Amino acid sequence: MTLEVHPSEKWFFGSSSRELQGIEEGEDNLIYKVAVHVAKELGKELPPCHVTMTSDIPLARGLGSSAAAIVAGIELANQLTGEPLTVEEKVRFSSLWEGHPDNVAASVYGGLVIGTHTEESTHVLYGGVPEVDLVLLVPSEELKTKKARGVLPSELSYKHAVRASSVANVLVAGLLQNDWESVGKMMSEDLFHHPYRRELVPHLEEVIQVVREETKAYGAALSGAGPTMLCLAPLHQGEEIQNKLQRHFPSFEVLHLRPAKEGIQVKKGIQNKEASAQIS
Ligand SMILES: Nc1ncnc2c1ncn2[C@@H]1O[C@H](COP(=O)(O)OP(=O)(O)O)[C@@H](O)[C@H]1O
Ligand SMILES: N[C@@H](CCOP(=O)(O)O)C(=O)O
Repeated sequence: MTLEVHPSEKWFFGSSSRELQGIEEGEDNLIYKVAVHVAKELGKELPPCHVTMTSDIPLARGLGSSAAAIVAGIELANQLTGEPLTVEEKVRFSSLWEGHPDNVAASVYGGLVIGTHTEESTHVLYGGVPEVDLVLLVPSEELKTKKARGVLPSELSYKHAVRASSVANVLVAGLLQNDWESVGKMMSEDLFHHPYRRELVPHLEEVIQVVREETKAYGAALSGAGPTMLCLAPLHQGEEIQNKLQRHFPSFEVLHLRPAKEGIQVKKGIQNKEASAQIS
């Protein structure tokens, strides 16, 4: 997502991106709310701006559109108040707003991040840029994160938690050793989310099976809280897998992407004699 920011007499958030049609244009916009909250925490006020948003992230599909908007709001406040924030503070502010660092830290750093978060502290490690292709199966229906959280149990038995953590631990070890076969296997065996969210994502089991048995992808899992399903694939094989999965699952939009190499980027310039900035 990119914001183009110009000084203005009043706040306005506009976009011609298909994904952002119908998004709030005034002070009820999420980016504005986050920016004002951060400025207030810093004891500053923000000058009104005209903000043009461009995004190709589908909303409410488990692809982190809210995280991108939150991080954009934090960087907007950072730029308009003289850049007082460190990278760690940006991750902390955004994790507090989103409730977890999973997507916001990835938006700040780019690449792979692994994090933990409570109201008291946030701890995120950057794991570099994985050398894999990504193939995404995006359903046409939205699934709000709040609804996907609602089907999770409030408690897990000790035995289940130990087993589920061991799967997650091997997955992280695989990510850090570039052992993609192990990563793919552990993705498919998730015990924290899949057993509960499959009722909201009816094709999940079928996709996991087809991906593992009929493609060269390492494995598949829910992306974020779903309903998008994410496959990790060997480098340069994503396009072939994308075409195969698109034929198999015509009702989904199947995308082929690469992990982002960069997180927040800011370009400053002078246009039409007005100061302007671009935040991506
Ligand atoms: N550019 C944006 N401006 C304002 N709000 C946004 C923007 N992008 C996303 N959002 C908000 O985030 C919501 C989606 O968040 P969520 O349900 O967590 O799904 P996800 O983050 O997986 O896309 C949208 O419905 C919208 O309210
Ligand atoms: N990983 C968390 C949060 C997912 O959020 P989203 O915005 O990517 O849907 C979870 O699974 O609840």
